[in-house]
Amino acid sequence: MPAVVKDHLSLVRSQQGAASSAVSLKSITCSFSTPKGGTYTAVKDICLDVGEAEFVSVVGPTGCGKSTILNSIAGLLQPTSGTVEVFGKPLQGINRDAGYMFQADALMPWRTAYDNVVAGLQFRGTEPEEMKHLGHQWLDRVGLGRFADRYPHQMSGGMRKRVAMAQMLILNPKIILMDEPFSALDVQTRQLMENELLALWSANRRSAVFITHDLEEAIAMSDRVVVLSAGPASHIMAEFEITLSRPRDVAEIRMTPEFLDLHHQIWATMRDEVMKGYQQSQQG
Ligand SMILES: Nc1ncnc2c1ncn2[C@@H]1O[C@H](COP(=O)(O)OP(=O)(O)OP(=O)(O)O)[C@@H](O)[C@H]1O
Repeated sequence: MPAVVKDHLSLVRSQQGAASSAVSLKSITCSFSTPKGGTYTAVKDICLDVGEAEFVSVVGPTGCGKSTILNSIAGLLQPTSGTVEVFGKPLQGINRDAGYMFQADALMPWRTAYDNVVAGLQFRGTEPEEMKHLGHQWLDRVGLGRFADRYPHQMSGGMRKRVAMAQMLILNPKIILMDEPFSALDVQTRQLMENELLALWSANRRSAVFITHDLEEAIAMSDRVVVLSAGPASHIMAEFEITLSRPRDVAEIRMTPEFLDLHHQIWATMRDEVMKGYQQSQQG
């Protein structure tokens, strides 16, 4: 029976010690100015530790602040209060230990698959021979060895995601941040991509924070699922340890009784908040 709840997890993590955290959110609150001159608090007092090599998904109702949390970890957004620590040090500016993958394609349309994959290495000034070697190695790893010369508009949505994945992983980031990276894909392609991401992640386990509104995807991918409440002032309602064995096939694992049991438990926690978030989004 999968174990739930934050108290248990907090205990486990405090026993592990702070040194094992790749990311540590220490009571962060993020507020924004509203057009009418007021303030909107998106998330409030969020405390979250992501361990080294741990895959954590954050789920919650629409507009609850999932991207806000990810942007804080990325260093793209400075919390109004609280601290983001990366490997035990307060984050200042952009998180250089992290690689990102977002919902929207971030590929450069004027660059081929190969040139997109090596873009980060180029900016870093990597030696041309090494860059060529790594670029082709990563294209092969994501199954695009034969498509190095294709431009983004000549590729399918799944192929573009593979390029984006290689573009992120070629830089060997210690932390992987993903904001609904596969949500624009059809169901079959999405499951293929989820399996590919898990295979790549398993080969070289990094800390991963994965934002999704899809609970099934969160459970299938993660070691832990964090559930946010509806906003404003969204907070962590519960955390669930996902004890499903790895390696996982995301399509097959959904059929197992353990998965269904977890889904049932987490959805029971989320359901009312999702309805709240939906009603708020309807009110504008
Ligand atoms: N820069 C900003 N200025 C003002 N309000 C913002 C800003 N960024 C986010 N918000 C507000 O903060 C809240 C949380 O937004 P966020 O994008 O983090 O939610 P989310 O859970 O990722 O949403 P979704 O599920 O729809 O992707 C929303 O109400 C949003 O309108």
